[in-house]
Amino acid sequence: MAKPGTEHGPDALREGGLIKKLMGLGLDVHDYGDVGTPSHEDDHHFDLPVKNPKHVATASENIAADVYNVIKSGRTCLALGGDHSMAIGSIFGHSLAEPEHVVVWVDAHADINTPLTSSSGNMHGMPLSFLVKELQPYISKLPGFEFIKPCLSAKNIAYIGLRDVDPGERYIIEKLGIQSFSMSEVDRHGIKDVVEKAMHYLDPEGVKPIHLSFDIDALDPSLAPSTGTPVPGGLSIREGNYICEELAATGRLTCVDIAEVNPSLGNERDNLITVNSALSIITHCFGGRRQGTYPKNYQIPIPTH
Ligand SMILES: N[C@@H](CSCCS(N)(=O)=O)C(=O)O
Ligand SMILES: [Mn+2]
Ligand SMILES: [Mn+2]
Ligand SMILES: [Mn+2]
Repeated sequence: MAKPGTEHGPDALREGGLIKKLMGLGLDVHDYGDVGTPSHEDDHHFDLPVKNPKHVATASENIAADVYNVIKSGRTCLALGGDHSMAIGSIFGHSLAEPEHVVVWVDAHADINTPLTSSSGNMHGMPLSFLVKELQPYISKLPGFEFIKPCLSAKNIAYIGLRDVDPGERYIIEKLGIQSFSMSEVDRHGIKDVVEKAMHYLDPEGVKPIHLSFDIDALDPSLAPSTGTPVPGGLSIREGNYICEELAATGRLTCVDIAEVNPSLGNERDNLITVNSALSIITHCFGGRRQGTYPKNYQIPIPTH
């Protein structure tokens, strides 16, 4: 999508063995292919510094339709980015299928700038602002985004991993009371407490579908160097895997985004490290456990002689 290079993220994960790894967990895996993300001529908005709005709008509408169809077919949806503006479509599509879902946003960044608080105009820093009901009075109407109905309340979101939050975003998080566990809270309380607190806050009854939007830059840059906005002091792969194992263990993880894998930004080694980290995160969302797993129908082989 909008950030050059992230369009190669899905194929990098496929080439890294994604499908085989998921099938190895005994899963019925279906690759729905790439979502249409056509570019547009003169794709800029005259009085706003928003970049590629039509491109993002078209892609978001296509993503929403595909995510909705996957979830309505009874499958858990894995959406591969692409930059994090992909979450506009994936979360909206999820909400059409499961209106009560909650969002765990794992990211170094808050991605909740409005078009007017953003200093970059990059839409990968804005996705949540288009989805949160309380922010709508502050969202400029952008052509192509008419399809979106804000589908989240602030109380439906919990952040984990924040460590690079803009002033406007900090104001929004505090004013709306969005639950956020920055890397300070991760260091202070440990990842177990953070996940427990986040899930108790979002869903104390333990009944709601969960949307995990995982930005690979939530991990420490040593684990995900091939990404557009790396920030030192990130999650370890153990902490990332733990989040995914715990959400998977609820049995209610319904949609997973993996955003910001950008193979055009790293050398071969960087890309291998980044893809392997992303594959670890994904497999631990879909039943992979560090204690080991085996397919449902597994039988230990018996000697024939
Ligand atoms: N807050 C900054 C950086 S946003 C980084 C977006 S992402 N999806 O986390 O890489 C901005 O709005 O440009
Ligand atoms: Mn992000
Ligand atoms: Mn990020
Ligand atoms: Mn980015």
